Amino acid sequence: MTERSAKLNILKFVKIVSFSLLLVILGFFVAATVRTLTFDVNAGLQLAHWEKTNNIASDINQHQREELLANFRDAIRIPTVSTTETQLNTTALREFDGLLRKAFPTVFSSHLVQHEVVANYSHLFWVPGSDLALVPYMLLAHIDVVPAEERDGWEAPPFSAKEINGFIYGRGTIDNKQSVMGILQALEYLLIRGYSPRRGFFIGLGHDEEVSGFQGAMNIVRVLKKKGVQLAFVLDEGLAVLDGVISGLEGPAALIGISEKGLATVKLSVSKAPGHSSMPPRESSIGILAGAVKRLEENPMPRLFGEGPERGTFEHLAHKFRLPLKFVMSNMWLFSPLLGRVMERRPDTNAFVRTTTAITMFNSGVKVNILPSQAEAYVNLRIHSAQSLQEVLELIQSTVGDERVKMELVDGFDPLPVSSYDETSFGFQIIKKTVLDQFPQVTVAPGICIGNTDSRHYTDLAKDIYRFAPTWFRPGDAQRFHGINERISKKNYEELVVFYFNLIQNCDIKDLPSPHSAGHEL
Ligand SMILES: CCCCCCCC/C=C\CCCCCCCC(=O)N[C@@H](Cc1ccc(O)cc1)C(=O)O
Ligand SMILES: [Zn+2]
Ligand SMILES: [Zn+2]
Repeated sequence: MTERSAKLNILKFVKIVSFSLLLVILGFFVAATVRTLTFDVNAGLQLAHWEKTNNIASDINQHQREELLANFRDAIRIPTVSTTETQLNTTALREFDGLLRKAFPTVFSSHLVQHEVVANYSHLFWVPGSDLALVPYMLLAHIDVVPAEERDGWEAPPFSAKEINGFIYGRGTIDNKQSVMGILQALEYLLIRGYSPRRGFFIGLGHDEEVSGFQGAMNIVRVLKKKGVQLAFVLDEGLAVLDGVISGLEGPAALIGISEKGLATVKLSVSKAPGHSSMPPRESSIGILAGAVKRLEENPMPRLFGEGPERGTFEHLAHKFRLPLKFVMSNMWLFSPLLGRVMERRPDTNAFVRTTTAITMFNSGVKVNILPSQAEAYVNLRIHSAQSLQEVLELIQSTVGDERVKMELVDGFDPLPVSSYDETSFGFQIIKKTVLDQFPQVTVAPGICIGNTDSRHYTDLAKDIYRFAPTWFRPGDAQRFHGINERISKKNYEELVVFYFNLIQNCDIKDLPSPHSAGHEL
């Protein structure tokens, strides 16, 4: 270590110690004057007795291990790519239909399962329960994937399902064919072992989620509405088990999405008379638009960290941080502005701090010597729970601040309602129990899904919508999502099958334990 770097390290250490001291002193000062400080908001978890059920054990033998993996790899090899609402690979979607029927013969032949194809390529399954008094639930996943090109830097061709060091590589391995195949594989094994549910359930597999779900999910919802269906809860893709992803957190965290951010896709355009490039005006359509886009990037939306349900995430996880972070997380009412400033430094954590602004498309010009008549840019914003679509549109307009820039809302909606996650919340507690039974080392917490899912179309059918699958994300894995080298370990895929196998059976529980009874931790 050089003298200079040693000095820097000492300086860093002194800074951290004085910063921690400052936090504690500040905390006590505010506590004395305003309200009570807590050392650990999550310390008083209730213990409870779960209803005894005779769940079928989820043992997987070697033959099944090979079979489930082969089915999954076949699914990855079919390029069910959605590019735009009108550009879907319908040949691949049809082939995928054939694969499902071949891979899950019991699901498609059992008298216990009703199946229908919706909007040509989506699938709706209904498994009635024996107890009609129990409100059914629904599992969702999507068949389509975003485009992928090997030349972008993939270690294996994106539709090869190649195995490298125990991982299956391919587009769709974590978004979201692991759930499509995991759910149906679990149902196949349950049916083979003679299971018939007490609580009925639906499975919805959309074919156009990656381009908004206007055909698949929306038509499945229409079918269900016509039947007058109401759902106890919906479980869709979304958050995951984060292992080593949240700095300072001891052990992995399973974040169950209780809401998702809103969305605004805005088209900005500038029109100018075309002409010869030898006589350019002082400002071109491209220059005016570039200025507007630059202002949007330089003026991010306000920091709102702690003003939405993300506050609950950190309060739930607080007891898994060491001091002084444990103290900070337990007193979010005081420290969230400070935490927001730290979190905004990384793109993945900034997503929880504010409405994010991404310029995703920029088009103009047709020839080197023609002044472009039109320049257009698309801005894709993900709206924080504490803001509305209308507020965001007004902020964009004032930041752009140029009447020559036309603004058009292409697609948009408010942040989704927050689903319940307290001790009386059936869906949340059943998902949590299933996760903890399988992964006892994990801390379960509510989270905000920063992307959008098909489940947003289901708000009229269910008050409680959750976004989660036990896909394990380690540092760097979030970048594989819609990125290169998307992959899942063979072990993790098997765990997903087991998770759905147990979840379906756990949903047969009639009532949650009363919060004050002793026994299993809720
Ligand atoms: C506490 C900080 C830890 C940070 C760790 C971050 C982990 C992130 C993990 C997962 C990423 C979340 C992805 C959610 C699923 C999103 C699925 C998706 O891509 N949906 C599309 C849907 C869509 C919406 C609008 C359109 O016009 C087309 C498609 C999306 O873009 O959101
Ligand atoms: Zn997805
Ligand atoms: Zn996706």
